[in-house]
Amino acid sequence: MDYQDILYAVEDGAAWITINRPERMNAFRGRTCDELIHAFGRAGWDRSIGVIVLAGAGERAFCTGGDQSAHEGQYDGRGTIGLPIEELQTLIRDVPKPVIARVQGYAIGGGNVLCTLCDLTIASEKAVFGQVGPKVGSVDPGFGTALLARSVGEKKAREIWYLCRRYSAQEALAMGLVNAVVPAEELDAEVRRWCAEIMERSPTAIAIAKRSFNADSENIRGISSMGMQALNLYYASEESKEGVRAFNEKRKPDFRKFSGS
Ligand SMILES: CC(C)(COP(=O)(O)OP(=O)(O)OC[C@H]1O[C@@H](n2cnc3c(N)ncnc32)[C@H](O)[C@@H]1OP(=O)(O)O)[C@@H](O)C(=O)NCCC(=O)NCCSC(=O)c1cc(O)c2ccccc2c1O
Repeated sequence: MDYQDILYAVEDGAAWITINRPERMNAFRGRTCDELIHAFGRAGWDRSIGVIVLAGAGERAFCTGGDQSAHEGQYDGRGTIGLPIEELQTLIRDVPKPVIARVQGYAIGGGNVLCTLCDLTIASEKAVFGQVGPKVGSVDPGFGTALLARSVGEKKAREIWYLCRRYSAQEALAMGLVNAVVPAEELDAEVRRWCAEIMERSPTAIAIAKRSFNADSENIRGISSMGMQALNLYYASEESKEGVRAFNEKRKPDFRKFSGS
């Protein structure tokens, strides 16, 4: 597969998969998800690879989630909501090696979900975390909510989703969303140090540990696929479209005219 939206590089047994859409703050469209799925499949089953790094190109963003300019009801690709996002999310969990999120800027919306799904997250002190779903007419009804609660606790996860605030890297560290925070200029060196340490450990023991951690939250996969059907209906609603339009028109959404459920 020819990659247009991502970069793929191998360095000392680590596969670096980088979303390369800095002009869109590394937001993903259908094609981006397909390329990420291909790259994770490639790294995941290559026995010479011991660890995978997921990164975003440029300084401003790790990833800001679904590309809102490719979004009018459905997104522009495959799958229940026009993005093969379920496949990507489950693949990050299914690859039998640790995935490290390298976060230098915004990890917002679906970008935040990707961090939540990665085994480990290492952030620059300039990184910013948060959810935007209820601000832009969306929600991740699965790993982005339920798995987040396992990392940060129920109360904090609900706060993150209901209020859509932004959190600094230090706040994310304190709530258990990231493993380490380092100065921006030390981020790559720190990620490489973690990769080198992992490369010295038994790959089979790590694969079993990863699957064992996953087993306990595997029920979320079912919640996610059911939720995706509900989300498909929500995306077709005027309430959701108001959120998308407001973001693209750079104005505040007016959700109060919809009664909700
Ligand atoms: C990231 C921000 C907080 C940055 O705010 P700031 O004020 O610094 O900058 P701007 O807002 O002016 O943005 C600069 C520039 O980037 C464009 N941009 C940023 N993010 C996106 C995006 N996601 N899609 C398209 N374009 C984006 C922005 O339009 C500006 O462009 P200019 O040309 O005008 O310069 C802020 O931008 C922000 O809050 N972004 C979030 C956008 C968003 O709505 N994300 C999608 C949420 S929904 C989602 O991600 C999602 C993910 C999943 O994994 C799901 C899984 C399952 C179901 C559903 C899912 C889902 O909906």
